[in-house]
Amino acid sequence: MNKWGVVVVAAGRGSRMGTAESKQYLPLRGKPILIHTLELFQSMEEIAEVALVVGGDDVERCSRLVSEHKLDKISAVVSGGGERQHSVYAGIAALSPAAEWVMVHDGVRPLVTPEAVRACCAAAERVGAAVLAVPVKDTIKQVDETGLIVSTPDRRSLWAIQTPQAFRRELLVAAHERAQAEGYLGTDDAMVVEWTGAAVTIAEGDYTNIKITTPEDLPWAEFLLEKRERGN
Ligand SMILES: Nc1ccn([C@@H]2O[C@H](COP(=O)(O)OP(=O)(O)OP(=O)(O)O)[C@@H](O)[C@H]2O)c(=O)n1
Ligand SMILES: C[C@](O)(CO)[C@H](O)COP(=O)(O)O
Repeated sequence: MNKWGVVVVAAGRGSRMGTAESKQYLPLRGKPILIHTLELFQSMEEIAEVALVVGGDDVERCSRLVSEHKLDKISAVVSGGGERQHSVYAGIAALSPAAEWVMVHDGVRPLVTPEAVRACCAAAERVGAAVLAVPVKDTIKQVDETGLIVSTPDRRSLWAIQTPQAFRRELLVAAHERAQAEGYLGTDDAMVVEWTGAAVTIAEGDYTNIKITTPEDLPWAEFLLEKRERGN
């Protein structure tokens, strides 16, 4: 496997969490959520460097957190933009030119495993672009603005998409640059790359790689982390 650069995006406000403190700094098992996420990449031999993207007002305190937690793979702490996509772009630009393969990961997905990260990278090295994903468990309906069901897509073709999302750097940069020039906004990086017509594959991940989004995610994440710390 190649050596990888990682962009961890953590510049969101966490409005759906509804806390005064942005959700990435809330504690889980005594440590900020974001630190759990960063420690995972710090521990992996395949990861050469990490660019951390945070809110403009948080650059200083995050730089301090990085030193306190001895996260020496973090090569840059930069401020993000108004949309996740802008934050990702700032992070890619902060990675050293040596990083030919890059992953983008949400700072608020602290439960991803090294095995899942490796599976995603291996798939990207085959195809050029890959994302972690899990098959959806519910039946999904498309509903119109009046609440009427329009269609029920075949569940066998539906996957819930996670991060990391892994790419050959030049492919991701070209897609982001074109999206920026044409005003296209996607909700994930795969969407930006798909929009250019390039192929993106999936690597099957784990249901436990949750994105901490709303208050009910916190006890679930706490439980999963505790279970891991106990070794099961
Ligand atoms: N302008 C933004 C928006 C989001 N993110 C990051 O992208 C990840 C996934 O986004 P989400 O869970 O939607 O986070 P928020 O935007 O913070 O949440 P909300 O939509 O509830 O405000 C998070 O790690 C978040 O910090 C970012 O770096 N820059
Ligand atoms: C990138 C992502 O986490 C994949 O599931 C997701 O699309 C982020 O979306 P959000 O709108 O920022 O929650």
